[in-house]
Amino acid sequence: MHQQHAQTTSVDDPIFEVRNTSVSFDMERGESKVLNEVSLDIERGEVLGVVGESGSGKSMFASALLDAVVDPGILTGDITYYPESGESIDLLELSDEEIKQVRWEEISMVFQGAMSSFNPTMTIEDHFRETLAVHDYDVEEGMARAEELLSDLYLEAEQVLDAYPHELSGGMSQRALIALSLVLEPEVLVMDEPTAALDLLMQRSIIQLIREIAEQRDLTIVFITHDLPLVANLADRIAVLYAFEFVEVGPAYDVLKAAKHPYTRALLNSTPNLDTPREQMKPIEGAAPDPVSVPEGCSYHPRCPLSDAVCERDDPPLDSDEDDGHVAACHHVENVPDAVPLTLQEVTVNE
Ligand SMILES: Nc1ncnc2c1ncn2[C@@H]1O[C@H](COP(=O)(O)OP(=O)(O)OP(=O)(O)O)[C@@H](O)[C@H]1O
Repeated sequence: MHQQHAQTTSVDDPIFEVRNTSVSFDMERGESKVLNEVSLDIERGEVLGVVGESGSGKSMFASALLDAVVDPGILTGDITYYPESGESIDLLELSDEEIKQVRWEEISMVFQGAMSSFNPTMTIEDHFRETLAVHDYDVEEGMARAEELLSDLYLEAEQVLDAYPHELSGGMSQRALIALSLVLEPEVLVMDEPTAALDLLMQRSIIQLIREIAEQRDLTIVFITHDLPLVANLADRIAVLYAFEFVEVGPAYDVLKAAKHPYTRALLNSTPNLDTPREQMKPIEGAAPDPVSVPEGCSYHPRCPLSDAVCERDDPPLDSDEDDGHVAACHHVENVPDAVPLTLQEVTVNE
C-alpha cells in the first residue's frame, strides 16, 4: 500500500488547501486510483503550473478543484477554499446548487479546445449574455466587462461578439473562452492545457496574455500542462505530478534550474527548450504506470537510476527539512544531481 503523503510545503496566504485528496474509479481490473492522496497549498495570487506526462492525473487534479470529477469517479479528501472575504468553504461538502454557484463565480475553468466548450448554434455574445443571466449578474454591466476583457486579449470585441464559434480561428476562440471564463470576475482560473491545440507562436502569445491578466486582476491561476518549458515563462511555482502524486513542488526558478526529483530532471532533459519541435524531444525511458497497478514503494523506482531496496519498499513523502519551499519526494535527494545530470539548461525562466 502507498503510505499517506506528509503535508506538503505550506504557503503564506492559501486560497486552496488540498489535503489527502484522491480520485478513484472502480474498474473490472480493480480499483483505479487516478489521484492518490495528494496534498498541496495554492497561494492567493500565484500562477501555479501543474506539470506531468499524459495520464499522470493532471486533469483529475483540475476537476477535483471544482468538485467536477466525471462520473463514476469518486473524489475523497478535503479541499478548503478561502475566498478573499468571508468564511472558508469546504468544497467537497457543498450541495450541487452551492457548488454550481462557486464554479464560474469564484473558481472558473478553461479546457483545451474552445470549440467543444461553445455551443455552435449561439454567437459568442449569446454565450456571455447567457452566462451572466444564469448567474444573476447585471447583463449590461457584464457585457461592458466582456468587451474590456476581449480587447485586453487583443481581440476586436464587436467582431468577436457577433461571430459564431466556427467563424473564429483556434487562437481567437481560445481567447474568447478565456474572456468568458473571467466575465463573472472569479478569484481562481483553472486552465487545463488551454493552449495545447494551438501553434507555438499563438501558445506563447496567449501565455503572455494570461500573465498580464493575472497581474491586472489579482487572479490565482492553476495552469495544467504536459509542457514544462511552456510553464517556465508563466508560473511562479511548479508542481510536478508523477503517477497520480506530486513528486516535486517549488518556486519555478528552482524547479527548472535545480530540480530535485529524478523524474523532474528526466522531464527537463526530454524537453530541451521552447523551440524544440515536439518530434525531437527524447521521451523518458520506460512507461508511466497504469493506475490499476502502480508500483509499490516509490512509484518512479522502475524507471529511476537511483532505485534501491528502500525505494522498492517505501513511498517517499513529499516533505523536507529545507525551508525554501522546494520539496521533492525522493529517498536519495542528495544524490540526484550526480546521478541524473541536467543535459540541457536552455529553459528560459522568469526570475
Ligand atoms: N472516466 C474515466 N474512467 C476511468 N479512468 C479514467 C477516466 N478518465 C480518466 N481516467 C484515467 O485517469 C488517469 C489520469 O487521467 P488524467 O486525464 O487526469 O491524466 P492527464 O495527466 O490529464 O493526461 P492527459 O494529458 O493525457 O489529459 C489516466 O490513467 C486515465 O486513463
